Amino acid sequence: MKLAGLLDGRPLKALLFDLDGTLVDSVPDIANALDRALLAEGYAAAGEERARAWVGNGAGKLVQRALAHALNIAEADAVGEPFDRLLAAFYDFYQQDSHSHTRLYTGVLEALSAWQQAGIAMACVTNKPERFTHPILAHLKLDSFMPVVIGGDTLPVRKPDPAPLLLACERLGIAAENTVMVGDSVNDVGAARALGVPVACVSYGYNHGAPVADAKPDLLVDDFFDLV
Ligand SMILES: O=C(O)COP(=O)(O)O
Ligand SMILES: [Mg+2]
Repeated sequence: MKLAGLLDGRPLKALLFDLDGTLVDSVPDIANALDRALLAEGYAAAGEERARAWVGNGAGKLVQRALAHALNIAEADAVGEPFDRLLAAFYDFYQQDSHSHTRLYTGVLEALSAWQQAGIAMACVTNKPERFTHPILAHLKLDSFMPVVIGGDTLPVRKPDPAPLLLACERLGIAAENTVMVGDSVNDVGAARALGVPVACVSYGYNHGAPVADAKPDLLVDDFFDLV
């Protein structure tokens, strides 16, 4: 198996998966909720392509980037009451519809089934808040593969901090040295590097508009099933 080859002879026991841009194309629903929030707050809609480049560092950063764009100010200055209001509106709209246009990427179910049959443990480590993550996993029938879910608000820190990956390993009961991270962005590569675990990336996901090859993952594939 390709992923096991990244472990220098150690057995592969668990896989840690990013969600947005890796397992699921979630941007249509994220962009829809963001645009509804922007309009409700009196700003212009941003559209799906911009949202795609803003996803990856959690809902707070997404909204901060959208507000900075709407007001034509620096991201660091998009704070205070306008930010709080836009974030609350985004949460409301995303809560109302977080998955009706969110779909699995090709080959994901087949690959997860193959790993499950091979006895590999699996966890989801996403920067998306947990309360939005569970319904998406359940709706797309991914929850039966992944008993452990770490969200962007499970800990005070998110990827690229390694702590969410380490917590996933602890909850799975598997040493980090027997795991591989699978993601789509520089945040996944950064978190994996910081923990010292190998990282494979899919090229089709979201990486702030840049090729994820620039982040130098250990393995890069164009289709999810190529990982099997
Ligand atoms: O919610 C985000 O910003 C991205 O989530 P991800 O970590 O699953 O890509
Ligand atoms: Mg991602």
